[in-house]
Amino acid sequence: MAIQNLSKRFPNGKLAVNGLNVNFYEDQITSFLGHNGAGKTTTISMLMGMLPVSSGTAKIYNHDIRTDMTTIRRSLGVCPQYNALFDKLTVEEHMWFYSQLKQVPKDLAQLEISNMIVDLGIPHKRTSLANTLSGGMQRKLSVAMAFIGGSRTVILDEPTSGVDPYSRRSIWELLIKYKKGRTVILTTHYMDEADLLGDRIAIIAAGKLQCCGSSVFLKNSFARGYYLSLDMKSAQLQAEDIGLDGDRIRG
Ligand SMILES: Nc1ncnc2c1ncn2[C@@H]1O[C@H](COP(=O)(O)OP(=O)(O)OP(=O)(O)O)[C@@H](O)[C@H]1O
Repeated sequence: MAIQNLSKRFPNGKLAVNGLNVNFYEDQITSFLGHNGAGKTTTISMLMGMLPVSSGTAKIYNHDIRTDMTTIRRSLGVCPQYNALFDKLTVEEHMWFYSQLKQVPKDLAQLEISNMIVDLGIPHKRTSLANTLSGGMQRKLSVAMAFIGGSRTVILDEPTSGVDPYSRRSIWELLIKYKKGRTVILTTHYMDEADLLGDRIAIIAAGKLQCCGSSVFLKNSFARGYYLSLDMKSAQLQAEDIGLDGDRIRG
């Protein structure tokens, strides 16, 4: 995916995205970082076709978001910042619904859904209604729905926010397992998550790209490295610590 000079100005004059240029690659997770208000959600909303662009564009598998959104949506999966689940549908029915929206043949859909439910570690919740799930499980389901139906482009907006460490780890495992053959964009405020999951990290501020590259590249380019401070006690003090006569030790 190539974001090319993308901008968004809201009707109140706010320039939320300001000439953004960045590429996202297949088989990779790109962590998309930025402070609150940096422009991440606005960018994602344009990629999803939820907000019209003001200028510039993005090409997703060579389809232009300004003109080819219908085609793009067939292979696009999104986990929004806030869960969009149906109270009256079960876990399995959610996956089935999204899979059928993408017109996956029924036998393939059944197999994909069964595997996904096992990979999420929630086979016992298969027939549970979404509104009876814990917050962590609802988030897991939302992430799974972004991948279901053969999505080639997967956009995850803070998928682990408000999730306990155990569920967080199983979401990480799912992302690592399912990134093959897909272009995954992950926004997060957790630096450990961005570092661990991101094959590349793109950082924006004030709607502009500030830097982009692998974690090692960014640390080598911008970090100060690590400092190790050592305090050494004199031989006399060390000896006294263990109850010996310092003079004898030195001798
Ligand atoms: N509909 C809107 N009208 C006017 N300004 C908006 C609108 N939506 C967002 N903004 C502003 O655009 C800027 C970017 O917001 P955006 O939600 O994209 O940031 P973000 O990086 O996703 O932040 P967060 O990490 O808090 O989700 C912010 O200053 C926000 O207040």
